[in-house]
Amino acid sequence: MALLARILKARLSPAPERGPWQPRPTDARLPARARAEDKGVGRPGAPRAGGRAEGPRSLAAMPGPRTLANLVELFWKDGFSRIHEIQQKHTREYGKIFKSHFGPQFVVSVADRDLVAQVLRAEGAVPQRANMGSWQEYRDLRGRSTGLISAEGEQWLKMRSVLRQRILKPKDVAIFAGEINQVIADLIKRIYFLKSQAEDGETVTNINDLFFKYSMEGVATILYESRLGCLENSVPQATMDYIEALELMFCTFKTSMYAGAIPRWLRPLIPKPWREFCRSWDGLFKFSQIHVDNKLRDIQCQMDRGERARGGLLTYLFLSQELTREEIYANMTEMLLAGVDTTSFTLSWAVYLLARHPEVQQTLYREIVRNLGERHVPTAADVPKVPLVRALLKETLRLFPVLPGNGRVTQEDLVVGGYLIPRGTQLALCHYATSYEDENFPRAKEFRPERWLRPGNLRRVDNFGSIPFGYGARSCIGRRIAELEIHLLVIQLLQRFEIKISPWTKTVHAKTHGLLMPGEPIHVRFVNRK
Ligand code: HEM
Repeated sequence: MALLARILKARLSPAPERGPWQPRPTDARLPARARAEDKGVGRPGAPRAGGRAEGPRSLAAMPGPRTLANLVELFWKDGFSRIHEIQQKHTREYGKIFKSHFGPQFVVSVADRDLVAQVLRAEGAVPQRANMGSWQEYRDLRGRSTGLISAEGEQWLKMRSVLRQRILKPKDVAIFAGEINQVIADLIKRIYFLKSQAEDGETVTNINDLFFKYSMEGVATILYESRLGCLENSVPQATMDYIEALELMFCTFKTSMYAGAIPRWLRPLIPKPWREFCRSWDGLFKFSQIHVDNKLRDIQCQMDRGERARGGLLTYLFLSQELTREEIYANMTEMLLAGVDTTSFTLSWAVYLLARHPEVQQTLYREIVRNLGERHVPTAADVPKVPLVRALLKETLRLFPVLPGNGRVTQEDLVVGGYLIPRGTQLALCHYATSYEDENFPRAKEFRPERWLRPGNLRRVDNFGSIPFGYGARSCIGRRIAELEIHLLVIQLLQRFEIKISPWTKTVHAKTHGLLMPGEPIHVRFVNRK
C-alpha cells in the first residue's frame, strides 16, 4: 500500500489572526482515558500548521466533553437527531478544535474554516474518510465487494479513477440532461395529478416524498440506464422493497451506529443492531443486482446480435471491464444509497426556502423568464444563464448541509490548531458549525442566495466555511449529477408554478437522521402560472 503511505503534508502556516480556537486545557480536568491519548507528546517531525511558538500540545491538553456526558447526550437525550446542534454547542463550549469519545471511538472535531482547509489541502492521494469496519465486515461476511464509499487504499483509487472518467466533470454529466428532463416531465405530471386530488386543487402534502421518488428515478436512470417507475401511480414491488430497505438503513441509523460502535463480543447480548444493519444492506444489494443484471443482459443480447452496444455509465463499465461484476454491483449499490436522500432533502429544503421567501422566488422566476423563456426546456448549457439558481443551491446547502459533518482519518502525525494529532486519528470536520459562523458568512442565519453572486464570493471557490460536497480527491463523485437534477428541476418548477407555503406547514426544523433532513413534513401549494 505504497499510496496509502502518502502523507498528509500539513503546511506551515502562521496562527490564524482571528484566534479560531480557545483551548481550555488543564490535564487535571481530563478523564484518565483522555490522558492516555497523550501518545503524541514529544514525537519529532510532525508537520505543523496553525501552531504555536512553543511547540504543539498533546491531545491530553485538548478540551472536549466528558465521555459520560457525551453518551448521555447521544443516547438518552436523543442527540443523534441533533448532531448538528451538538456540533455548534460543543464549538461554543470547547473552542474550534475539541475531542470527544463515542463508544470505543475517539474523534477530534475541527470547527474552523481555516483549519478545515488546512486538513483537506494537506491530504494525500488516497484519503481515508472514516473507519468503515462494520461496512467492510458485512461485505466480507456476504462475499461482496466494497464500493467507493466503503473502499480504502488501492482498491478505492482503482474504482475512483474508473468512475471519475464518466461522472465527475460537468461536461460528462451534461449528456444526461435529456434523461433527467424526461423524469422531470413525469414529476410535473405527478404534481398535476396530486393537485387534482387535493381539496383546494393546489396543495401537495409532504413534498419530500415526491422529491424522494424524483431523486431515486433520476439517479437510477443514470446509474442503471433504465426507468424504475417511482413516479407512477403504482410503484413496482421491487422498487417498494428497495425503499423499505433504504428506510431501514436510515430509520435504524441509530442502530447502525450502534452496529459500528458496539464491540463484536457484545453482539450475542445485543444482536438487533447488527442484524438490522445486515438486513438493510441485503435489500440494497439485492435491488442493485437485479437492475444491473437486467441491463447487462440487454447489452449482452445486443452484442450477440452483432449490434454495437451504446449507452451510459453501466454500459461503459461492462464493456471496459475495468471493474469486476461484484465491484459494479457494489458501486451501483453505494451510489444509489448516496444519491437519493441527499438530493431529495436538498430539494425539499430549496423549495421550502423559496416558498418562505417569495421575493427571492420572484427574482429567480424573472431571471428564468428573461434568460430562458417561459416554456423552454433547459439543458445543462442553459444553467449558467440563470446564476441565481446555482446560488440558491449553494445557499440551501449552506443552511442545510445534508452531511452536517464529514470525516478524515489522519495518515501521518499532523499539527492542527496547535495540537499534535497522531496518525490514525479520526477527525470530524464540522461543516454545519462553520456554515453558521458570521465571520465566514455575514448574517449567517439569514437565507440570502445573492451572497453567492457577489463577484468576490464567486471567485472565492475555496470558501471552506461551506463545502457541502466535501473537497479534494475523496469529494462527492455524484456532485455534478445532483446539481444537474436540482438545477433543471427548480427551473422547470418555477416556469410552471408559483410555490406557496401551505397554511399547514409550520416552521420546519432540521433534524439529523444520518443526514440533515426536514424534521416535519413540508406541504406546499403549486399555483399554476397564468
Ligand atoms: C445534494 C446532493 C449530495 C450531497 C450534498 C452530497 C454530499 C457528499 C459528501 C459531503 C461526500 C463526502 C465527501 C468527502 O469526504 O470529501 C459525498 C461522497 C460521496 N457521494 Fe455524494 N452528495 C450528494 C449527492 C450524490 C449523488 C447524486 C451521488 C451518486 C450518484 C453521490 C455519490 C457519492 C459517493 C459515491 C461518495 C463517496 C466518494 C468517495 O469516497 O470517493 N452523492 N457526498
